[in-house]
Amino acid sequence: MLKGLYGVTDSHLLPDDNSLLHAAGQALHGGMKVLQYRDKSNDQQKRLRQAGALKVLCHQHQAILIINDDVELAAAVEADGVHVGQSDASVAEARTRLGDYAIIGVSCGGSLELAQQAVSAGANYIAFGKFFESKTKPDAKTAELSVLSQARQRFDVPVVAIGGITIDNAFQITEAGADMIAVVNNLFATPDIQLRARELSALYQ
Ligand SMILES: Cc1ncc(COP(=O)(O)OP(=O)(O)O)c(N)n1
Ligand SMILES: Cc1ncsc1CCOP(=O)(O)O
Repeated sequence: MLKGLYGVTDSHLLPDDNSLLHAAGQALHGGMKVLQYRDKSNDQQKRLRQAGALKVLCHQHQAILIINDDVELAAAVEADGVHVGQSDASVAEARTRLGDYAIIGVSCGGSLELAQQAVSAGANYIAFGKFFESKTKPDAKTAELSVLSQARQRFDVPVVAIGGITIDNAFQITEAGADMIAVVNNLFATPDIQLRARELSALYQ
């Protein structure tokens, strides 16, 4: 089962190509296994260019590139997969567009019922959170830590945790059973991204 650090980029933190590619490269050198391109802007040309460049970089490091929300962008750059929220494309739609081998992840908040629906629909991983206060998505609902151990026992796909995870609280998440920790701010807003990626990845060694 895939385990380790799942980095999520944020277009506000890493607005231009140079900062994005430099940060992603540092995190990959530090052992990040999965990178999610999360860009909330409407500039399609920029999104296509950045996602394409990230795919090349991730594959140079044997890492996986996931595109947030946008199935068409994932198809266009031949990313490894897509992450969908409850108001995005369904797992079935993403599967039809991206094919059998695509990695499809689904946000389940704090709900095992949503996780069951996602797994039954063919999701390849399920994501829960937020667990702590998050500067990136302050309005996300808070999930109970216990959902991680319950999901770990019940489902065969990787359980990903997201939301306010830092080097100081990540052990609570890994102890609760998450296979991957998804981090934006505490990874990409740190002065030494490579070191932080190594520290967070070490929780799985
Ligand atoms: C790994 C992971 N988990 C959850 C989310 C949140 O996705 P979503 O619900 O689609 O919200 P936005 O990211 O689009 O704001 C995620 N992106 N990644
Ligand atoms: C996208 C998302 N979904 C739930 S919390 C969150 C943001 C995670 O960012 P951070 O690691 O900075 O709290």
